[in-house]
Amino acid sequence: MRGGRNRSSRKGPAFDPDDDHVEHRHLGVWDLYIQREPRLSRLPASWKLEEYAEIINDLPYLWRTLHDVRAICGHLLVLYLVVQIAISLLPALNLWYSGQLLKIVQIAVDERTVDKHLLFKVAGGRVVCAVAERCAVYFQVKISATLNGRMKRHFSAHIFHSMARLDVPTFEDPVVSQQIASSVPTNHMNVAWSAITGVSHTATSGLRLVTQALVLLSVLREQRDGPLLAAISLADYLLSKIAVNSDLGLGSAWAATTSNQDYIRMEGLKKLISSGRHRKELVAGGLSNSLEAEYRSLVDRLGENASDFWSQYHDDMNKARISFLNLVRLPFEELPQIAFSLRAVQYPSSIPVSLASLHLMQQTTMAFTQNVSGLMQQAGSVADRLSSLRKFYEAANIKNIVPDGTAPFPENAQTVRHGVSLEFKDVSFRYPGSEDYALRDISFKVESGQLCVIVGTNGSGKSTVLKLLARIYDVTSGTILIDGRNITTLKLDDLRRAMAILFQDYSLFPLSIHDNIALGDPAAATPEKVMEAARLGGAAEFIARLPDGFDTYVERPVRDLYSGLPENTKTLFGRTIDHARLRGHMGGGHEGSGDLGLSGGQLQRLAVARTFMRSSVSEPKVGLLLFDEPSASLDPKAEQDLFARLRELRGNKTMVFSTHRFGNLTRHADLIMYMNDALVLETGTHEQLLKRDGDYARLWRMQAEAFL
Ligand SMILES: Nc1ncnc2c1ncn2[C@@H]1O[C@H](COP(=O)(O)OP(=O)(O)OP(=O)(O)O)[C@@H](O)[C@H]1O
Repeated sequence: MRGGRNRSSRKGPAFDPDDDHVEHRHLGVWDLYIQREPRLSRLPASWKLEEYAEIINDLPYLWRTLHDVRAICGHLLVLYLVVQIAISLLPALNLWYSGQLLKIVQIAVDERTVDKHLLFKVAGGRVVCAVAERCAVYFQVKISATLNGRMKRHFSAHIFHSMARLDVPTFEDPVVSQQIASSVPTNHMNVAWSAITGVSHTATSGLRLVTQALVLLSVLREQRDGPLLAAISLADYLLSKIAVNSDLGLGSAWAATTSNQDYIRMEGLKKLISSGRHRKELVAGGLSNSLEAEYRSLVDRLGENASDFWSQYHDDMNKARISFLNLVRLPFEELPQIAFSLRAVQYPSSIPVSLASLHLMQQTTMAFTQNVSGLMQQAGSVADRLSSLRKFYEAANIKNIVPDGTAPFPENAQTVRHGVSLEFKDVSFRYPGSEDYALRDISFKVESGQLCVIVGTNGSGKSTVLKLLARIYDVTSGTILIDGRNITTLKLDDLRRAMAILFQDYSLFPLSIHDNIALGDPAAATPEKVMEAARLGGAAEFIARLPDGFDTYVERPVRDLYSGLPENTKTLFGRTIDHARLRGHMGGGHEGSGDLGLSGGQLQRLAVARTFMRSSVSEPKVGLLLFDEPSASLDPKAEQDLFARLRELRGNKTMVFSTHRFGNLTRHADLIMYMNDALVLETGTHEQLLKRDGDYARLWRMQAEAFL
């Protein structure tokens, strides 16, 4: 989040722009919605009770963190806290010395004598204080960097674990995403360290304030105009707090949107011309002139309103900042000087003391009030930091939406290589958050070792059938049986070990080609097996042509950083400079690897190789092969080769195949399912379906005719 501190999300009802507590403001083309808390809770000294309660609830997590940290670097933490306490006590000591100094001046004025011994002691004490403070801050920064680094390393493994174990629907759940987002490190600080420093700073700020207040009181009591000057300074502080228009800030929850079609269109045009992804169409379509004309007319139409949210917001803030109270407040700043002048007229002999006293009062009350407001701010952020800490620990216990089963699978490890049987009984399914059914009352059975091919129109539900078989999602109603047993009762690890799946929307990992293939079956991966899988996937040839071969990264996970490079710098560190990225465009997708320049078909061969690594190279464990359009990006020859290899390597395993293309595999299928709009409309073998002369036969003829 930009602008303001990074507040973690609060508990409570969902953010609703139409709620009474949500203020709606127009900022140029933007609509800004800000959750407003009751006025009382916005005063600096007041705090919401629920925030206290939240802190108390979250404290056990702080205790747990301290326990964890003790094991990694407990002695450093103790040292850090000792230094922190020392730093918080030093201002009071300094103040005490200042009071002593004032006393010496007073005695000097009244009695015309100076206690030299005391003067040297006090001056020395102040110097020692100042040096000690510098040294303590220096040590604190050093210790803090080491502690933060060690904790970051330790806790990053915790975050990795929390995220790695989540299933698809859980990971896609917005609440979970938010929880994960608030438990990962921000601003170079891990949540654990951020919580510890938040709490320790608040506690020591409190300590500093109390000690400072005690010393201040004793010093003030002895000064003639001390209480008056302190009161004036405090009043100035309070007025400054009230004068700050607290309605300007964004508060803890806010949202902004724009529905201005001109603005949205203008931003679209800007993205279009700055991204490399659209350059082909832009050039081939000769669009530059018409786009420019359109852009200019939009800019003219929008006028001053055509700015991004943050520019608009900051402009508005600056305009609104000059409030009436702020102007009224100005004379208050001069009041101490006025009080001093009046006193000087009244008692001319007291000028030196009054001058010193004025200086001390102003300085100390200012420091004191700054500390008060600092403490308020820190205390406010403690609740946030502790709540992030709670989420950090709770993330490891987020319950997966797809529950694990308990029954081992398969019962007999030897039988699985001869395939498994599968059956859908009245299965209906809706994706999480979707109203529409992706599958409606589907029933079919595939016997052990059979080849089932699912064909059908776009969006008919083919991929969904495969995803349900892998229990990426669970059915909304109905039952899926694997070898006659309810799929939900089987241990998920066992079930997934017994299958190899290639998704249509497969993804390659931002790792080396070797790792991408090896992860098909990490436990069995040897360089020879990875090579064999690459050969079966049809990827071996192009990998051999890459300068780094199997060590080539499909996508470099670590980006090079650069800025201000001379214009003719085209490559750096052996890589092409990605100027598009500098403009904020991140390439991606499967059209081709930005880093590598691999084609969609080559990337698909890598994905197929990974599936072969699991299904054929280390084959004894796998009995069910699920392929979702593995040949979509392959040329006809490569497709034919792939199908031939698939048939050959399948052996006796059960295979379910989803495709748009008829012929190559459907002819060999034991069961073809023709799907349309979430329903299975026809089932049978190729011959049976042709004889039936329904949609399957019509589409098959249509594809066949195209080749005649
Ligand atoms: N993650 C998802 N969330 C919500 N709806 C989804 C999701 N994935 C798919 N759908 C919807 O479910 C329906 C079935 O999708 P599915 O991917 O199974 O179709 P398909 O037959 O494989 O399509 P295609 O031939 O285009 O690959 C579609 O209407 C699709 O929009």
